[in-house]
Amino acid sequence: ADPNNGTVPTPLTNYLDTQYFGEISIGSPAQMFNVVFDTGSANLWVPSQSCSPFSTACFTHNRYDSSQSHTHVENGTGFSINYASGTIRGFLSEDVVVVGGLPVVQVFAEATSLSAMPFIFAKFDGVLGMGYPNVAIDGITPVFDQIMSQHILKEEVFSIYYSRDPKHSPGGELLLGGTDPNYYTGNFNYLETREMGKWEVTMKGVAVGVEMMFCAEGCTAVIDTGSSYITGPASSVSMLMKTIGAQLDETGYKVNCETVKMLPSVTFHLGGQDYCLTHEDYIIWQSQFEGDVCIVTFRGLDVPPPTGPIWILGANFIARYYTEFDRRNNRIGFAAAV
Ligand SMILES: CCN(C(=O)c1cnc(C)nc1NCc1ccco1)[C@H]1CCCNC1
Repeated sequence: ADPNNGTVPTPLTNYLDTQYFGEISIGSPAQMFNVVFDTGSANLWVPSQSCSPFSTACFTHNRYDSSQSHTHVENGTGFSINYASGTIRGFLSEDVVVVGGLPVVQVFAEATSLSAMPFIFAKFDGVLGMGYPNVAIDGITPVFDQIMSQHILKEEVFSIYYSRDPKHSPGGELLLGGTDPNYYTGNFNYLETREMGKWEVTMKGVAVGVEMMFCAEGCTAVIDTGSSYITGPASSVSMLMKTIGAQLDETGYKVNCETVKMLPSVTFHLGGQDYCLTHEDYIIWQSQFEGDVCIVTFRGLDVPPPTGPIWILGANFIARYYTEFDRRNNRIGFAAAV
């Protein structure tokens, strides 16, 4: 009998409330990698043993060595992926990937070049895309689809818990096949995904305090477990930051820590429910030797049409609202995280 009754947990590490990742293995014998489980993309990539010596980001991370794996299957097709934040280039390989103890034969990319920004700051080695197959580059069947086709999951869903302080253990949990009552309270509210094949929903407004300030006529919200922050159109976010008295510097928006307690809540109106973030949820308070620094976890990001303009709800939103991604019913469920 299956001890987890058709569900498969993977504990996640929380790095400074901004990066959450879990361990997978690739190859036989197992080569271990830390990966972000990312609903904002649909491919698996890890750094390659054959990455160029000039790629610093590659050299500071675990690298897959196909010559050491007897289950490796050659492929060689070119691969490149562009995130707003960086570029990955490499080639495809096939091997046994183990997620939460589940083995799947998976086509993935060996990254031979990783842009230094942002990947030199990554505590993870690679990215395991949890998006839909139709956004997968090179038409590769994503890991979760390979797992669904094994018909061992109780439900064709996966859920994500992100803890809200790095000292908490575990830092988070990916649960394949269901939801974990240890990490949420109350009921789920569900929203249909907007367009087949993307983890995005229609948002009906963004309020600051009690005042509806943005997206009053409706807009798109992407639920991205692989993004640290909440991003919105740069003009909207800069107005929002002005409202809360935040200053933009080279690393992002900051507020004077004395003002944090008085900051207004920011509320996202999704599917007939209001999802409120208080300063506790959107400020990262870092005590540094030269004094405390209060980082605002919002960023301006202009995504060009037809995809944009969009808001991206990332880790700081998910840490407050436990999220279920339902592939069976093409819907996303939110419940209050514990
Ligand atoms: C993984 C690439 N991403 C990042 O935003 C990103 C970049 N660079 C670093 C250093 N970290 C990132 N995310 C950390 C994280 C982990 C979990 C929550 O946020 C995005 C790119 C767009 C698709 N979605 C994912």
